[in-house]
Amino acid sequence: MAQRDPLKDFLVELFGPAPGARSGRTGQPTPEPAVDPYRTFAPVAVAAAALAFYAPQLADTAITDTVDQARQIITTVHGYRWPLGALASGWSALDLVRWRGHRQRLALEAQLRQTTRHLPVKVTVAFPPGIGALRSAKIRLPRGAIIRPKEMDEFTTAVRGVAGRTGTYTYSVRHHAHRDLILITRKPIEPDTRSPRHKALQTALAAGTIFKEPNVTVHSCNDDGIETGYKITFTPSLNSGARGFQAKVDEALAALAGDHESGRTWATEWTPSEGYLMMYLRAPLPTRVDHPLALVDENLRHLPYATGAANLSLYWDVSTKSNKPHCLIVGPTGGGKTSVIRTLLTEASRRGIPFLGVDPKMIELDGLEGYPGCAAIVYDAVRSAMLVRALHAEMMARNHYVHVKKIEPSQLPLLIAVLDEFFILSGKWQRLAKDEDEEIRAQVKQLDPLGAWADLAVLARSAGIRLLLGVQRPDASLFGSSSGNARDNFGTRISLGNLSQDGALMMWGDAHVGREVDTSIPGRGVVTALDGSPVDAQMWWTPNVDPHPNKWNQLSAGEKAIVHGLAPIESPTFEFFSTELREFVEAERALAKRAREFGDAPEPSVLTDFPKDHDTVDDEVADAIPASAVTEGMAILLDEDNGHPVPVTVDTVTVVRDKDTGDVVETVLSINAGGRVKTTVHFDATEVVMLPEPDTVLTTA
Ligand SMILES: Nc1ncnc2c1ncn2[C@@H]1O[C@H](COP(=O)(O)OP(=O)(O)OP(=O)(O)O)[C@@H](O)[C@H]1O
Repeated sequence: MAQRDPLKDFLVELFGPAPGARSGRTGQPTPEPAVDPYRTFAPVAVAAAALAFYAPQLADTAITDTVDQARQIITTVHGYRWPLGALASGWSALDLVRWRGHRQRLALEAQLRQTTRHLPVKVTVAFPPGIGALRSAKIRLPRGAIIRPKEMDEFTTAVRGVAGRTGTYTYSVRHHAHRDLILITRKPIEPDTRSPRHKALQTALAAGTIFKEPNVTVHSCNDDGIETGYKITFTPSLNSGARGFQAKVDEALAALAGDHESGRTWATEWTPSEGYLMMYLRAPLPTRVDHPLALVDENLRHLPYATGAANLSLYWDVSTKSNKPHCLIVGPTGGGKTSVIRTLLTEASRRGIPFLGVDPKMIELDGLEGYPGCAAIVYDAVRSAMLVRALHAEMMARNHYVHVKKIEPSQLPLLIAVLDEFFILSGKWQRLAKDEDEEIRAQVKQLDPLGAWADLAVLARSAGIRLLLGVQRPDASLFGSSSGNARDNFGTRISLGNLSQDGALMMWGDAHVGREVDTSIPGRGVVTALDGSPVDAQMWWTPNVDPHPNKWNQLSAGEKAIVHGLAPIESPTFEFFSTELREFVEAERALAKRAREFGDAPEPSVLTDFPKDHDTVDDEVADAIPASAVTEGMAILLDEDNGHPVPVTVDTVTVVRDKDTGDVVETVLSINAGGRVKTTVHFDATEVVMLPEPDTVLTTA
C-alpha cells in the first residue's frame, strides 16, 4: 500500500483544482463536492513575519540603494516583527486546525459516498475538531435521499473504524431521514470498573443462549466494597419459568461467581414473571446442629428436625391441613436416620403427640422405649404384623368416631406410627407367610400386614394417624399400592447420604437432586422444604435417649443435657378409639415389662466350629431390599427345600413393568445353581429379597 504523504496532500489540497473544475480526462462535469477545497493564506503572514525578522539583513543589500526610503520602510517593518510573528503563528495554528477539520469532512464525505453512493450536500464538523478523533459531525444529504439499513450499518462501521480507532470514545451515528440529516456524536467510553466476577457473569450470560438480553448489575456490596449481590435481568421466556431450568442456571451461576471471600454460598431468588433474578449470599449450612432445647417452632403441629440455608428451620407438618402428612426417611446405615427419627419423636413428645414404632433391627428405636409418649416399640415380626393390623382397626374406629360424633378430623388426637427398616420388616412377613408352622402361616395371612399397610398409606391422614417410614433406599413398593395418593401423602421426605439416579428420581422427581451430598458431614442431606421443593439441610443431632446406664454413660455431658432438656414435663396421653390397638399396646407393654424384669440374653460364645444347624433365619439376614432392586451378580438369600436360607448369586434379573404406569408388576430372578441347572424365582411387586450382607447401594463416604 502506498505511503501517505501529508505534505503532498496538503499541497494538493491547497493548490488543487477549484470547485466545479472539469475533469481533465472525460470532460464530464464532476458533481459539486460538499467539501470545499482547502484554502489558506497563512503562508502570506508567515512570509511577512519572516521579512520583518530578516529586514536588517536586507538593509545591507542593493535594494536599499534602488528604492527610495527603503531603509526607513525596512526599519518600520522590523519594528513590527513581533506582532507579525505572533500573527503568523496564530494564523498557522488556526489553519492547521482548519486543515484537520477539512480532512475529517473529506473522510466523512468519502465514507458516505462509498457506502451509500450519496454525495452529501454539506458536511460540517464541530469546531475545533478533535485532534485525535472526530468530535461530532452533521451531514446534510440530498433531499429525499434513501439509505438502506445495510448501507447505514456499513457507514456506521466505517465511521467507528476510523474515528473510534483510539478506543477512547464510542460513536453514535443516527440517520434522521425526515430531515435528510446524519448526526454523528461521541461519548467517552467509560472505563470498565466491573469486578472480574461481574464481568464473568455478564460475559457468560451474553455469550450463551439461555437468556434473551441478559444484563447483570451489582445489587449490593459489603463494607469492604466486595460485591455481595447481583440483579440479572432478562426477557421472560418459557424456560425461565421452569423449575428444572432455574435449578440448572442456579448451579451454573454459582460456579461462575465462584467461592465468595466471606465463605458464604450463592443463592438465587427468581421472579421470572418480571424478568429478573437476584443472586445473593447466604450463610453456609452449619456442619452440626445439636437439637435445640428451645421450642424452635411454636406451632405444636410442626415437628422441626433440620436447619437449612439461611438458618431456616425445616419441619414435618403433621397438622390436618398438611399436604404432606406422612414422612419418608431414606438413609444408608450410619447415615443418621436413627438420629432424625429420635429428633422427630422427641419433638412430637414435647408437643403432646404420642407415638409407637416397629424396629425389626432391634437396635434403632429401642432407646425410645419408655420415653414419654411412647406407647410401644415392637421388634418381633409377628407382633409387628399385629400392630399394623391394630393400627388399621384404630384408623377405622377413628373414622367411625368422626362420622358418628360429627366432629372434624382435625379434632382427633394425633398419633405417629414409625416403621423403621421397612424392607426388612416386609421380608420377615413374607417369610412368615411361608413358615413351616401352619398356624403362623394362617395368622400372617389373616393379619395381611402389607394389605393393612397399603390402606394406612392412603387413608391414615384423615384419621389423625401419621406414618414415619425409614428405609435404606427408596422404592415405589414402599407406598403399599400403586396409588399416586399414597405416594403424595409421603410428601415430607428426607434423604441422607447420596441417592442412586433412580432413587433421586423417585424421591425428588429429578435424577440429579440428592446425589452430591457432602457425606463427610454426619447428618447432611436433602429434605422437603416448606414449598415442597428439595433443599440441602443439616439434620439436628439428637443423642440416644436410652436411660440404661450402658447407653447413658456413653453420652457426653452436653448430650445428657440435650436429653434432659428435651424430655417433656408432662407425658402425652394416648387415646384409643379401638379395642384392638388398646389391647395390643397393653399386651405389648406387659411383654416389655416382663422382658425387662426377666430379660436375659446369652453371653457371646467363641466360634469353635461351623454351626451344623441353622437356628434362626434372623441370624443370617443382614438386610432386605425390594426384589426389583436386585442387580445381576448380587448375592441374595434363597430358601432351600428345608426352609433354610442359603446365599446364592443372581444371574439375570428381569423386571416386568406395567406398560402404562411403569410400576413394577413382577420381578424374575434367575439363579445359576451350578452346572446347567438354572432356577427362576418370581417375586410380585411388593416382595423383598433378603441379603446376606448389608445393602451397599448407598454409601456414606
Ligand atoms: N445429625 C447428626 N449430627 C451429627 N452427627 C450425627 C448426626 N446423625 C448421625 N450422626 C453421627 O453418625 C452416627 C450414626 O448415626 P445413626 O445411628 O443415627 O445412623 P443410622 O442411619 O441410624 O444408622 P443405622 O441405620 O445403622 O442405625 C452417630 O453415632 C453420630 O455420631
